Amino acid sequence: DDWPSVQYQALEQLLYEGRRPDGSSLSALVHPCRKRPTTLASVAAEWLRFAFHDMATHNVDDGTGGLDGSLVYELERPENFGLGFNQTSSDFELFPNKLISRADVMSIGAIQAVATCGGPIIPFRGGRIDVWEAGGQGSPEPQHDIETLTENFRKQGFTKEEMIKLVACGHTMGGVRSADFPQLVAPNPSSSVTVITDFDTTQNFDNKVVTEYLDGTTQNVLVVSDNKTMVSDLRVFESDGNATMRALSDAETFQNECRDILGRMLDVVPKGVTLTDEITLMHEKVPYSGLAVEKDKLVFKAGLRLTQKVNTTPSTSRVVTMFWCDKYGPNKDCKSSTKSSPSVKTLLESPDLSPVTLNLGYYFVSYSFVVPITASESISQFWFEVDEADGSSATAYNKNGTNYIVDQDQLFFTPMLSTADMISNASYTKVYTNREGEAFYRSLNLVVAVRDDLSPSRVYADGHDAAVPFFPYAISGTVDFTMNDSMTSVDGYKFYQGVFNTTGTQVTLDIHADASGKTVTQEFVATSPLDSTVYIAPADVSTDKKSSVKAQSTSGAVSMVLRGGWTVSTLCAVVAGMAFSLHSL
Ligand code: HEM
Repeated sequence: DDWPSVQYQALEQLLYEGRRPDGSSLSALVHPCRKRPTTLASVAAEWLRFAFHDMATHNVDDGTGGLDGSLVYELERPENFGLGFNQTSSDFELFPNKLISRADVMSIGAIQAVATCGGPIIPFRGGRIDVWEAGGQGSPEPQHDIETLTENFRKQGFTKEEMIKLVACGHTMGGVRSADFPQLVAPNPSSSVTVITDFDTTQNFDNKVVTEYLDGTTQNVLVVSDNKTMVSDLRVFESDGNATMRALSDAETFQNECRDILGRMLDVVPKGVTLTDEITLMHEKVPYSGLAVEKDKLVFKAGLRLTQKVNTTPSTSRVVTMFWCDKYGPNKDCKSSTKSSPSVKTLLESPDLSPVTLNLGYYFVSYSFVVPITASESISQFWFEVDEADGSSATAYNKNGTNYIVDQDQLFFTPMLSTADMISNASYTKVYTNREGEAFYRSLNLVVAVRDDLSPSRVYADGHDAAVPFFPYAISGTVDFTMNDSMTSVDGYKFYQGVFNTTGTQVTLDIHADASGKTVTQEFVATSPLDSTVYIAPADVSTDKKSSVKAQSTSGAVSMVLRGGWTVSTLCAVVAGMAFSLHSL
């Protein structure tokens, strides 16, 4: 199957949509090249520096360290001192999940930071693996002499020339703070707000740090400070007689060299970690699909996300239709007719979209489908067609000609019947967290639907939550579900209930049912927003509209695991201008 894996698609969403499945936006924290309202520090600079310091513990000699998330346990060290690190750590803590490590979040954060301030698009590969403890020492400090600095970067895997590039590409954003380095930047005696002296005259990711250094106008205190012990940038920049700096004084060369060297920096991982292929923008994506029970009706919900060139809009006469086939009965696999429905909602993107996508020249247009389904016919496969209604022929979006196959209809999560309770942690002991004084935990009352003919011996879910404040550790556990007879079954589906507790904010579930020696699974289901999911009534179904695409024979077909993540309400919220971040909750 050449279609991207579930992990690829999850990483693709955080990188290109800049948000979690529930809509909480990472990009919105940094884009457009934001300053923190409190400290006036550049968020982008903090994020880029964070990734560098996490990477800097790499040791090429024994393959240990690298981008592995260890930095969050190293913030007490002098080399990682400062408010910027703590704020960045809390920016990132809500975004990791089972398939996206903290180290992947840091990399994506660094890439978005560079992109939103006018820098290059750094290629991203995922699959970094987190450690859950501090690693070795690593990050360079301004009082180090050039031999120490050169050896430090050699250990990270970089030559002297690469060290110069890395420092120049890093020190084009942000600056030095009086609170962190009073010996370099004098505090303001009449204010408690930290003074920040920027490395160059712009907040942007540009080569001013280089050109101002070369023409002698630089304000970079790591070059011009009277405290000659602390001028590490000067020592680094002139260590090859300024040859590398002169090469970087060409604006385009600077952007290209920074893309390459920062890309290499982000891919420094401990020995034994294999990164994924490069995560590229998907121009056709089904962000969610699956059966659901809503208002006592069995429905099938799916989304279609398409890209649209910036400064253009889709034609107002465009009609997007989902086609599908029955799984059972006389019309199985569209033997005699195909069912179809136009989208029930069209959603244009908010401006908080990932700067990476915007820099590529795209934004997204998403279409939602909710259609009634009967258990006796069910659904075996679906695909989409976009008709611009301008006389041209319709375009099919059918997963490279294979159609989207619904691999099972036996078991699915029912978000709208599930609830989340916030429970005060006063009496709650540290089962799920080691953080003192944790104020609340979330108790998720989860409901799944099981088809009658399955008769499972066990229904259970593996829950996972890595989005835990302060990163004590990820929460994982297995919940057994029991049948709830008091919930009336819907069209031959019975409901099972189970409870998962977490102090985190982003539980995902792999739901399983064991029956006759087999296990049926619904993989990587998001558990937000549950009962606050916006209800959208199912659309009318036609059986006469012709599709230009043929149904596939589904026997033996490669299947797509039903995926959760009911993002419909989220997308509505974004469209209504209510893009939210969980930080404000
Ligand atoms: C010789 C090696 C390096 C030394 C000694 C060094 C030192 C420093 C110091 C002292 C600061 C000021 C921090 C503060 O005031 O809190 C700083 C800021 C920064 N560094 Fe480096 N750095 C080095 C290499 C790098 C590299 C390789 C990168 C990234 C590729 C990088 C990215 C940054 C960024 C973005 C900031 C600004 C942070 C902000 O404004 O919040 N640095 N660095």
